[in-house]
Amino acid sequence: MIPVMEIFGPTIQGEGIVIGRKTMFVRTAGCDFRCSWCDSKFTWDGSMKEDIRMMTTEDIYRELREIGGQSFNHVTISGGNPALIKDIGTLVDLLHAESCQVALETQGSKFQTWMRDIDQLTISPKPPSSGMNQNLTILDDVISQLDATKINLKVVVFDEADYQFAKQMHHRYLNLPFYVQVGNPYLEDEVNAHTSKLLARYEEVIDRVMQDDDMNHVYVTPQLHTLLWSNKKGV
Ligand SMILES: C[S@@+](CC[C@H](N)C(=O)[O-])C[C@H]1O[C@@H](n2cnc3c(N)ncnc32)[C@H](O)[C@@H]1O
Ligand SMILES: Nc1nc2[nH]cc(C(=O)O)c2c(=O)[nH]1
Ligand code: SF4
Ligand SMILES: [Mg+2]
Repeated sequence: MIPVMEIFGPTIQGEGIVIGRKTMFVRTAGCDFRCSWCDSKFTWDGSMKEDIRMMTTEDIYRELREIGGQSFNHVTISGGNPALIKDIGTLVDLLHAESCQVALETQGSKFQTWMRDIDQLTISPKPPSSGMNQNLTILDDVISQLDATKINLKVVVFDEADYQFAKQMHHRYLNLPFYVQVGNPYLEDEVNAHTSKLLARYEEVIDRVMQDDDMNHVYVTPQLHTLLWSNKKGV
């Protein structure tokens, strides 16, 4: 059984290596971290606990088709931390059998064997501003068990200390595609209220990276969905 917080889409993947890709989302409940700026706190802070549903793989697939019809062939699993949940392996298998690609968002604190089957696996180690202290020994261990050609790193940057952390992560895992993602401090959900402020923050991060010869082989990206819809749920 899989604890599901929400299923939505199709929408665009707003982040990272497949930014812009048409995709459905399955968001699991529960996280082993408590990031200060988490844009999905409702998955772990109890505020929406009555929305959590224990679902089978078949239930989830049925609901994906009810909502998305035939209008998708890509599903992103996020959370919370989906890597806490053993049973996601059967969902990945069913989606593949139904000709869907599967992406996963996780922070690299936990390994599951089914993570090897994910088509685009994004690992997002947490920088100082999150208030978390990412265990790098565990992160090394998780990454060492995965196929480097199927994983990428994405570090959220709010400030200079985060930027230095991003640099450290890039150089620790130089063989992995590396994404610097601009942090969103505007966690209310009014659509369009924050676009220009977010773009200004994006430009600041771009400026930092452009001047830095230690950061030549990286991608700098905004959260596209946040530019469009702020922190609205279910998009
Ligand atoms: C909500 S998390 C869920 C998956 C997993 N727990 C993780 O953190 O990777 C999905 C992505 O959103 C990013 N994220 C969360 N809050 C954010 C914020 N306020 N601004 C920018 N990115 C954020 C996370 O760093 C992560 O890369
Ligand atoms: N459109 C859209 N793209 C996303 N990429 C990562 C998301 C996430 O919350 O993990 C997310 C999300 O919530 N919505
Ligand atoms: S690890 Fe991800 S889901 Fe968990 S608190 Fe941090 S950003 Fe939120
Ligand atoms: Mg999100």
